[in-house]
Amino acid sequence: MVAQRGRRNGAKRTRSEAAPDADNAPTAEMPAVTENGTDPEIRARSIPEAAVARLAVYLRVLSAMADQGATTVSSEELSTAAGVNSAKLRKDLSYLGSYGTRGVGYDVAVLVGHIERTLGLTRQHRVAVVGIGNLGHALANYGGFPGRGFPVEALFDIDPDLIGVPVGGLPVSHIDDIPVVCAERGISIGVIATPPPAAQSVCDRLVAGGVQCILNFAPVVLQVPEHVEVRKVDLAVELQILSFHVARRADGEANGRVIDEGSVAGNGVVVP
Ligand SMILES: NC(=O)c1ccc[n+]([C@@H]2O[C@H](COP(=O)([O-])OP(=O)(O)OC[C@H]3O[C@@H](n4cnc5c(N)ncnc54)[C@H](O)[C@@H]3O)[C@@H](O)[C@H]2O)c1
Repeated sequence: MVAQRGRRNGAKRTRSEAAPDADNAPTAEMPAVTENGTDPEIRARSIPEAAVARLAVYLRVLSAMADQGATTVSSEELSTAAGVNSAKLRKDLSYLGSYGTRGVGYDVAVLVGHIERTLGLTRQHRVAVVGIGNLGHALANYGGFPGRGFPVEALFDIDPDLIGVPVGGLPVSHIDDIPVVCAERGISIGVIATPPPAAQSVCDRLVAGGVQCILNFAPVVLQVPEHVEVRKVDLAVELQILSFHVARRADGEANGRVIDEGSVAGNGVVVP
């Protein structure tokens, strides 16, 4: 029986970084820490999880900019494209020890390299998807993962009608083969898209096959050994967060209307 464990920071260990680049030059706006003696691996491990998620967003935005031929980007451009404020962007990038130059901005290629190293994306992470139903089909057929370093290399299900059937060009294997196939193909990330009651046993098989990271779509809490990282994806939670923001905005607008009505009534009070 494996032990319950707490969620750790999702940041991956990084390779040692190269000597500071020109864009690391200190500025008043963007102070340098590349000379502060902090090991980049220690820095990466101390990055808050929310910042790790934003780094992934910056990487997607920067990659698109690079594809369009951009070589430098200002913090304002990057923060606008990523949908965060520029102070938060600079704080996030400070975790990398990567800083722009005032008046020039960030070197896109250098920044992409920094983020990729910090996120552990300098090598491919082979992915297995378990549960090839509605969600599993969509994931297996999605062509966007390999280009971002996550080739889908194995598919598993329990349904005899699915075994051997190619989905996204890859034949579905039986879950009994998870440990052997994952070990043989060097799978490091397992995506669980099974019904909830099956998720734990599927997870145990993935762990037995040497899988170190689990992305769990099933609405259950998984028990994993200490060395295994688990991320849970729950679209309902995201929708609830959106609902919260919509409700908060509606409250604000309602308050504003009351204030406006007061103004119309002639008291002239404007409350921020
Ligand atoms: N997190 C989210 O935002 C989100 C969104 C949609 C679905 N889900 C969850 O994802 C999971 C899959 O949803 P779906 O709509 O694709 O379901 P689905 O019923 O279409 O597919 C489930 C698949 O799992 C297979 N399966 C069943 N038992 C298995 C086992 N022991 N081992 C391996 N495969 C097994 C089934 O044969 C089927 O192919 C569910 O747990 C659902 O709640 C999560």
